[in-house]
Amino acid sequence: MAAPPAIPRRGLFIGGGWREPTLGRRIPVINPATEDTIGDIPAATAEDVELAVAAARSAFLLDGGSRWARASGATRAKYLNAIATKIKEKISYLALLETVDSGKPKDEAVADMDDVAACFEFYAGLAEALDGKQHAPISLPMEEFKTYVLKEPIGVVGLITPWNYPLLMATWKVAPALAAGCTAVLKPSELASLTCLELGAICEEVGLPSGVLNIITGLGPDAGAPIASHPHVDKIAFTGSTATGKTIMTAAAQMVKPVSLELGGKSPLVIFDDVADIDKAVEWAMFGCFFNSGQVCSATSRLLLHEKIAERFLDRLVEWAKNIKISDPLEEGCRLGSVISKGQYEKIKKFISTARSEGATILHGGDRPKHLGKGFFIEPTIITDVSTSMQIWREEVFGPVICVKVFKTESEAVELANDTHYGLAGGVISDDLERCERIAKVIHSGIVWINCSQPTLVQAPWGGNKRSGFGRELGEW
Ligand SMILES: NC(=O)c1ccc[n+]([C@@H]2O[C@H](COP(=O)([O-])OP(=O)(O)OC[C@H]3O[C@@H](n4cnc5c(N)ncnc54)[C@H](O)[C@@H]3O)[C@@H](O)[C@H]2O)c1
Ligand SMILES: C[N+](C)(C)CC=O
Repeated sequence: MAAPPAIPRRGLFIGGGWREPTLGRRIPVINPATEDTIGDIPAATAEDVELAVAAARSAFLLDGGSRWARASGATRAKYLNAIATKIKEKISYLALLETVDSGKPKDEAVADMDDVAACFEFYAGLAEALDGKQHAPISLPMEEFKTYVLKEPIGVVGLITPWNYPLLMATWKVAPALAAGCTAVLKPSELASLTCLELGAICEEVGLPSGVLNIITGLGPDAGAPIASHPHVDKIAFTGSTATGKTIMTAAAQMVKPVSLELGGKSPLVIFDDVADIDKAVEWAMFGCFFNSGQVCSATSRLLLHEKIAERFLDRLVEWAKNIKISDPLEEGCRLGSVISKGQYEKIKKFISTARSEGATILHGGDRPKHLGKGFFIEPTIITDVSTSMQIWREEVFGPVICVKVFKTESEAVELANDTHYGLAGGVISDDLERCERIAKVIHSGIVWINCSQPTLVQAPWGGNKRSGFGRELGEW
């Protein structure tokens, strides 16, 4: 088993340096796999948000913006590439920090850190490319006028992020914002902020101009809400729950402040009877809902099985679920770690007991694994005999819980897939590629996977429809 990392004691990263929160408060950091308190993080309040926004504003305006906002894209790219290089140098340490902070398996944390570095590199490339795209002429039907497009950074952006992929979700916002010439205040989740604070240390090491990125940790209402309502924050990019998204949108609306919202989901995965390789399909279904303990916005947590393969598929799924290695996430070969917190553990258990009391069958799992007496662990859970009015079908669990329904026809499958207020993602698995394309067009979601579930590429747009939010991240978007 890997040794747990040393937890640094950090302050808030404001104006290029570290400072204690004005009110001196701190929040304990609990390793969810052991329930031990392993450190603490600063608890910022509105006073600290003022300082962070002021630092970001002055970095944006400094020397008429020539230091950052109006510097060449190539200048900004140099810093983004330098950050990527440092992430790669520290990958093992950062992955261990992410593991003990979030409970995710160490191998998954390493993969996340690879994605973090790749994301900074990708946006370095886009920043450089931006130089060549500026002043793009617009063709006009007359000679006497000329017109062109100049892409400009919006200003100071507030970036509020969740705990499920702590540094990766922050990077999805920080890297493009900085590439575009914005300055930023990042507020990660109070449940997992350690790696985001290390990003502050990396910015210091690469000499990122002071105030370009400020990182403040703390509780949502104390440190997040003042960012959303701040008159000198020009845009909010938020990833988190639909409930918090609504609060943020309401606050931002008072100043007609633009927001982009990446919210929850209840995504379907439709599997047809023509799949020759059932095991491969089972593997995608497992990965689609159980990786990161199901704490994935796009988890394909509603599994739709064609009636002809349902029984065989479920037998295989249960067999696979029984063989998942559930352990301390620092252990070699761990495939399912703990969930993030006691609160999340209890919430998931409540979802399972409500499903049971509403008449669903817990085909597998539903409990704490017997060999783990401590830590917030939940078995991979498969629920059948589900009706469309049940809570387990309608609401996001954000845990290792998949619910299953059987369909007879393609149109029934589509109807069930779209039977949700959410619209983040969906998937279809079939050997008939024409059918896959047809279904991908009619599933009402921002992302549809064909013959897989969850691969996410930095080059492609990401984001949802309906109550999963609006706006797109990644790629040029
Ligand atoms: N669509 C996506 O790409 C995506 C990606 C990851 C997670 N998510 C969603 O995130 C949710 C899980 O994350 P979570 O539990 O951290 O969500 P959350 O809404 O509880 O918290 C998200 C962030 O908002 C902050 N916050 C809370 N209350 C606030 C307030 N009143 N004002 C301002 N900020 C506030 C939190 O401190 C945290 O930093 C799930 O619903 C999941 O689907 C979506
Ligand atoms: C796309 N992904 C899985 C990295 C983040 C969503 O929670």
